[in-house]
Amino acid sequence: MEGDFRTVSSLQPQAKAFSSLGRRLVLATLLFCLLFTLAMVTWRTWLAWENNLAEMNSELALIDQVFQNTLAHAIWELDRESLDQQITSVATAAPVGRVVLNILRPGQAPEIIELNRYTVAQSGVVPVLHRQLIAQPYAGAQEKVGELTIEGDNNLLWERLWGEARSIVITQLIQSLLLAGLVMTMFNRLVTVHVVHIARHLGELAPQTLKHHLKLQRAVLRQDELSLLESQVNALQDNLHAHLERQRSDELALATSRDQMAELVEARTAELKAANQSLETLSRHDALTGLANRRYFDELKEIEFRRAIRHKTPLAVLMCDVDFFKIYNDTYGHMQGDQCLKEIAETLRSVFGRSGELTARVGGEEFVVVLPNIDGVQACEAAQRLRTSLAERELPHSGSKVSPFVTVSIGVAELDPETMDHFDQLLQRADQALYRAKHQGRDCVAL
Ligand SMILES: Nc1nc2c(ncn2[C@@H]2O[C@H](COP(=O)(O)OP(=O)(O)OP(=O)(O)O)[C@@H](O)[C@H]2O)c(=O)[nH]1
Repeated sequence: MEGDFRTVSSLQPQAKAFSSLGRRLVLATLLFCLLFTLAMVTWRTWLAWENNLAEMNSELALIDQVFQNTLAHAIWELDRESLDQQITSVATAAPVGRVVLNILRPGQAPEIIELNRYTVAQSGVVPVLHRQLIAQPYAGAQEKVGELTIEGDNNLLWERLWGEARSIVITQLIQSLLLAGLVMTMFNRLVTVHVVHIARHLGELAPQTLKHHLKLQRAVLRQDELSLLESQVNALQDNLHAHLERQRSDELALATSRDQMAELVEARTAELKAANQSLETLSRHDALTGLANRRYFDELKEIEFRRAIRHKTPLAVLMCDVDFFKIYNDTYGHMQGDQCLKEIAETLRSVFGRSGELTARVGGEEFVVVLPNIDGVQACEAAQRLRTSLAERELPHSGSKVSPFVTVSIGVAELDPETMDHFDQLLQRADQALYRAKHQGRDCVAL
């Protein structure tokens, strides 16, 4: 769980090429500024054109105002020299491109004087001024003496327009570029730098660094989108950290309870094993004496019998019965009788403790001893050792008619492979021997 949980942490997008937001914003701003500049240039050029036309009109009107009367006077007075001088002055005036003077004389064909600034005829939309020349030979009299047409200078009009258009284009372009630069700088300082910082911070996040909060390097007087993003990223980190802590403590608790559970299971298994063992012991052993019980004895006797037959080894059985035990019980009580049986069992265990020798309690006060690899004679000797050993214990038996102490009668039988094919036959033989021992006076061994 402590591992790095970063999956896509690179600042570079995985599939698409990286393209800065600032650059895209600048390109969009530039495009917009260019279109805006184009529109502005068109509009302002149109205004300049209109102004130039109006200005040229005014200039032509002024020239006309200056020369109108003097020209009319010179025509009336037939002052050719003055007329030529004046018409030349009009034609060479800055805004004038062409001058046409139509001199009207009664009874004569009109005389036309035309002066062009350029050899090639101008065509365009220059302003044209038509005036009638009126002479006043005396007060109150008016005579029309000619017509004056003044055309503006087309080239001058365009030159003025180009000059202004150039300055408009340059100022608009500079304005657009400055605006784009300003937008880019502002966007870069206010947004891009912090977005990159946030991306780096997120990319370096790991479970152990969740407590390190995102801190944008900027001075803000009021909240904005970046402040919101910063606080939300930090809140997300806090939540994630709390969640991981909870998960870690849950895992610890789980591991602890798993260990406890394992210990409990282990303890229960050991208890069960012990219970099974004691159950097995109980089911196989006599509760009073601890010797093998009848059931266990029945399981083992055939095994020993088959082994002796297979290996052709001797096998002997002792059948032991406590003498006058009814009287013992009657004399000392049943509890003491039990105690006596325990003592006899202890004696059996001490005498027949070698491996392979089996002692069992098969009846109330009846015991059987199975002795492998021993023939009848050796078994009788072993039976005598048992009697001696019991006698040495000197368990009082006042009711016995053969001894002041507890005694046993023992019947001995040995395996005869020729005539026996079941252990019970051997046991029956030992039982018969016991019967004989009882009849021989008890406290003895009979084969
Ligand atoms: N205290 C006690 N007595 C038992 C137990 N099992 C059997 N007995 C008693 O053992 C006695 C056996 O008596 P009998 O079979 O008549 O034989 P006996 O009195 O020993 O006489 P002989 O065998 O002929 O010497 C009975 O009185 C049973 O009650 C036991 O587990 N505890």
